[in-house]
Amino acid sequence: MAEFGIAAPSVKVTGGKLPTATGKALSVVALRKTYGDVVAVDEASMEIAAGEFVTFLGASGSGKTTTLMMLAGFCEPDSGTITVGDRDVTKLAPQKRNLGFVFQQYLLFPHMTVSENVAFPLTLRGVPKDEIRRRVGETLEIAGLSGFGGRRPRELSGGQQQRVALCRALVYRPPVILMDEPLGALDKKLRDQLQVEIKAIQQELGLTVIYVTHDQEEALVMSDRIAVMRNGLIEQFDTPRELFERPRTPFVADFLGAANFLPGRVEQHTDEHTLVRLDQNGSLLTARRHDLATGAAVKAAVQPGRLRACAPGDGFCAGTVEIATYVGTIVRAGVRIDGGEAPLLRLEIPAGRGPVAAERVGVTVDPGDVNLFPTEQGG
Ligand SMILES: Nc1ncnc2c1ncn2[C@@H]1O[C@H](COP(=O)(O)OP(=O)(O)OP(=O)(O)O)[C@@H](O)[C@H]1O
Repeated sequence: MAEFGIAAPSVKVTGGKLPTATGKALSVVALRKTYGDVVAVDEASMEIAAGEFVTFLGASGSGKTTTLMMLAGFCEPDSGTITVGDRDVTKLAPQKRNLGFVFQQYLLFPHMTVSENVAFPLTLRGVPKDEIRRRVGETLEIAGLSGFGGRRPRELSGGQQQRVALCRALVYRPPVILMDEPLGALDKKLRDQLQVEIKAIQQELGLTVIYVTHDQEEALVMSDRIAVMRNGLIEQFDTPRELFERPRTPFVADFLGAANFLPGRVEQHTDEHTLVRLDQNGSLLTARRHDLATGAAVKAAVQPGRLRACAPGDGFCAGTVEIATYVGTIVRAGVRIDGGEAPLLRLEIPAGRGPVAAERVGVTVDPGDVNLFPTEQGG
């Protein structure tokens, strides 16, 4: 952090927890928005608890921003309701919803100092001057910006400006803070650093945050729960672990973990497992037990990090390593499986244990890491 000339945020709060740090913070029922023929958001429903960090994750055009803008009040839904705490805010103007916002563009007032920018929401609300000074000082300290209060935004780096924008949203302790790709304009190193800082501040203050990003890693690092969006629909709303380990659709498996998909048919069930005969080479893959009919056509999804290389003959299949690329802590390997023309099987193996190009390997996986989807389930 020294390179940005500021101290690490101390994340100490003297102002106490937020007023609604327990119970339900926000709920949405059947929220829908269309633009002509385009269904931007399709019957989105969710309940968010106070103190939760929830992320809307999806590709460009999936409806993340439209959903957030409806929550904020900048975009009117066609139908559905939005409740903040116990208050129906669906028809209220943005300023009446009492929500905090942080956008990708920092939207700071250039002619005001950092302190004046942060003070602005309190000034608007007629908070007494002494109280403003105290709360601005405290908030700047939380964000590691003490000593920067007298500067103008143009005298700050991008990361510092985004911290000021965060302070301005934090300072009046709104029950929910909405963030739309707040780190999108920053370089990767700074983004990684601010992800951790924002998460630390959110946890320390018990903030409820709704965050939009298209970056899977960012969503996994920061969120208590993630709503994976696709074509205006919430495909799955779950914890990062559930999304990763128990994706409900092939799309979620692919979007979060870049899964390998192996087509086959359900051969038989045991008490704990489902055995799949792979189309590729007739080998048997053991998955955790799934409720699927014997003979059903399926796709087995396995994340590259859950596959392991073993001696040829020991795994569920064998093949030849075609590519092995060292990327820091892991080796990414592409294995050409024997028999048939299937795409390369992608493995991610801790560096040091990784196979080398042209090596013959077996491939193995724990049954618990194999998810099966009926073939007709798109993705
Ligand atoms: N003002 C608008 N007029 C017409 N169509 C719109 C408008 N705003 C959004 N859309 C359409 O609604 C859909 C959802 O857009 P939205 O901006 O919510 O997606 P997003 O997931 O936030 O994408 P991005 O990551 O690119 O911001 C898209 O098909 C988009 O083209």
